[in-house]
Amino acid sequence: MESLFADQDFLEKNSGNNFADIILPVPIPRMFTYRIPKNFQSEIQIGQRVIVQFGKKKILTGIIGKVHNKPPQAYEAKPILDILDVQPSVNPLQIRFWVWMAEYYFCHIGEVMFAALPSGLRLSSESKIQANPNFDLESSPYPLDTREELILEALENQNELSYEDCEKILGVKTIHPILKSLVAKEAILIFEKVQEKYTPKVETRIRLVPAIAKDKNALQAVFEAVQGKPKQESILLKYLRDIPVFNKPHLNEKGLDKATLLEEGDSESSLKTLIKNGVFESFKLVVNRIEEEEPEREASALSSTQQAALEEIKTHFETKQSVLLHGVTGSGKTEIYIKLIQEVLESGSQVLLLLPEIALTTQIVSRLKQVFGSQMGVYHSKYSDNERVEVWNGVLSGRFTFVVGVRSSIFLPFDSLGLVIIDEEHEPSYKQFDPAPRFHARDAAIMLAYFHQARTLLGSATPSFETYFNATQGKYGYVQISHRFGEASMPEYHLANLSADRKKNLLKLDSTRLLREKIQNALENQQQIIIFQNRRGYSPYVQCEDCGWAAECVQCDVSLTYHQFAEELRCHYCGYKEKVPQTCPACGSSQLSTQGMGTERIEESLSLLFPEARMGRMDLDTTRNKYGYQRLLDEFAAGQIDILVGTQMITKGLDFGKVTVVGIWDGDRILNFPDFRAGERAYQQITQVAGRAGRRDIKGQVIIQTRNPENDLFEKVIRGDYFEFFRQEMFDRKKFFYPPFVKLVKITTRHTDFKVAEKAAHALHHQMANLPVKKIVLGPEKGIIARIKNQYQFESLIKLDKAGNTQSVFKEGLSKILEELQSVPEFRSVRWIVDVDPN
Ligand SMILES: Nc1ncnc2c1ncn2[C@@H]1O[C@H](COP(=O)(O)OP(=O)(O)OP(=O)(O)O)[C@@H](O)[C@H]1O
Ligand SMILES: [Zn+2]
Repeated sequence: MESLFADQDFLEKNSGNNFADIILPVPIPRMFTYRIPKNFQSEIQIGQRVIVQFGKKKILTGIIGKVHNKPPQAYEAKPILDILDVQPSVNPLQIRFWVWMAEYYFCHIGEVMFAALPSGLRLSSESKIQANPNFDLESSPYPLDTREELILEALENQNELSYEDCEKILGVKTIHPILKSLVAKEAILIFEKVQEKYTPKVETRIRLVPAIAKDKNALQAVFEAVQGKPKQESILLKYLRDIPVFNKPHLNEKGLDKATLLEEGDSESSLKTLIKNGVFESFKLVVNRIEEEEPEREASALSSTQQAALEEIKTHFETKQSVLLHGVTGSGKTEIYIKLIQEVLESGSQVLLLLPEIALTTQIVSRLKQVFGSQMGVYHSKYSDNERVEVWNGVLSGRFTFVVGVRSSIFLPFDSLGLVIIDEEHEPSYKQFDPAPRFHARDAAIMLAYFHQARTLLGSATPSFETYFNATQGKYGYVQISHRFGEASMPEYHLANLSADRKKNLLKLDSTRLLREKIQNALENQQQIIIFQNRRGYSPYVQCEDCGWAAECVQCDVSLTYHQFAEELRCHYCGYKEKVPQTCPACGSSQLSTQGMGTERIEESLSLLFPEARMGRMDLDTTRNKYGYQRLLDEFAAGQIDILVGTQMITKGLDFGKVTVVGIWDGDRILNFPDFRAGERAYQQITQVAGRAGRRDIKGQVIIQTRNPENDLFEKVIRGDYFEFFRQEMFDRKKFFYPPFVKLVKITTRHTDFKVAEKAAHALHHQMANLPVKKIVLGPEKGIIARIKNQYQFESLIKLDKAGNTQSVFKEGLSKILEELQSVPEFRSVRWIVDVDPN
């Protein structure tokens, strides 16, 4: 990173510079250097989109990343062909952030660009052919053949032709040789037609003709003219009711759309007459897709505890860039955010609030919207591309000074961030898993804030151990809130022993007596219940009771998941699906049964046990469409659902006053996370889901069903002893070299041929051994899932010393190694996937 700041000319103006490094949408590791033709030198700016030639014939649109006067060593720089933007599309801080991300997460800068630009802003391009205006057939030293002449003739009638057009004109299959010859003879030009994909939303509106709207007498005359024509009069009156043209003349500029103007009984033909008579006019208006909303309420007054926390945070900010706010579930962190955000916005800076997944946090979004109204933009994955472009443009224009968004919102064109808040900072979903850039949005956001000289607030009831470690080291400020807001107290935990109940025949459809009693009790008191099932590695599957056959994916080495609703078996890795077989394909037996305990099965069991209860289920299947979450959450909030069964989704940030019982269906599954973070994740998951219970005056009850009630992890969670747990875990992680004591890099080697994959993985290890850095290399091992989408995979885990320049030396060495390996013929189609700071 130091290298970035040493690079003084990075942000500098560029007079006299005649080379530009350009970020191209192709898989090359670096920016590519081009020559800036003299006539462009005064206009060129970092962040502009330009057109360049890449390789022999590709014409591409790229973004200027850097301007300088060092010619490239390894190749002759081609000239920039054209500049597309007068104003840059992205700002220098963004470019700096992209460069950092590509370096740190070991990916191509083009991949970062691709992730950063909403697809509505990406450029589509298509080659077009034009006659060269300087070409004169008479004086040309090169005669044209008949086919070439035909093309030129066609170009006399049409300004431009596509490749396809030319092929049709001549009736040939490939036009390239002919066009190449025409280009050589300087008869035609080939250029790239670039079009913006974003389409503004245009509405037809109706307004009073301005001359009438401004003049009382004129309006009076109109009323006289429509006397005795009640239909026209009614439309006119309705318009003036919504748009009082003399009190608020500016409203007339935007007018009304027809649907608003014409109510039941109004006739369209009357409106047409009014338009024909020059009273109204119809016009086109570019409108916002995202609606304008005024703030509805003031921020809540903070409790004294919250106020004290706020003051502490601000004091830390005087000396530290980042602060961890460690507040138990329901302590009112959101209200503290609101106050901080208001202060920063008042000072004229921008604010970004990151959430793990917006769809799951609609509650928080609407709480914030009430306070901030239209200056707040929302950015998330369920938005359409056009909506996302609108948020992007809104940040550029200053319409949105505050954005709430998911991880990709770190790429928005902020130019003066003052504060970045990362809520639920411990959430694993902040890490982008696939495709590259495989970034962690929390860590990247901290870097982004650093580039802006902004502050970062990390909030969580269960901080990640990395973050808390940074706080203990004094790198981050630390602020704690250890009790809930208002009258609410922390929930009470109970361990329900599955094995004991089974022995005593008390188990009914996999539920313990204790859980059933608590549910029954809550139902009788009109309270609500949340049942949590960790799906991970425990999805329902179909198995033959006679021979043990289980349905597996044809492309991956995993068993298929049974989806009862669709009567289908699906692969959760590649999407493959098939119908449930009637008989076992291996032995022919008809004794096929579903194993495992997915959310669907639990919902079914509970509705058998509590037939009077109204059930709801929240998981990937029930929330696929845009409003799935919203509908379920609204129903739950309105008390139309008594028992809500769900996966991880229901643990995130929900705040429902009537939930008093939380059941953890299979506590043991939570313990089986397959890596060094198992304990930390289990602690977080249990504490978070338990945190949904008893958030108002009635104390919450949390029931964990388990076969191992004596497991000491449960005891730690129940005692809420985060610090002791942290201390023990750190002891182990230090001893066995795990983060935060080392940096992890995971490299996956993939190929369709098992032998090739294995050989390539070993070759990689062999090469890495020679790198002169302090490291431990584990593997290569067959992946946890040995084959995905027909690709065999081997995994290597590298633990790097955190000190000094180990990481940058390693990454540099690694890119050379991978380049060399890729040039070995038998490894040509091997894929190497590098994941820095894997989850
Ligand atoms: N100052 C306040 N005035 C009024 N209500 C408040 C105040 N602070 C918090 N609350 C209420 O207390 C409840 C819990 O607050 P909030 O959801 O912000 O907690 P949290 O710390 O974000 O919890 P979690 O970590 O579980 O998401 C909410 O219903 C919120 O409206
Ligand atoms: Zn599959």
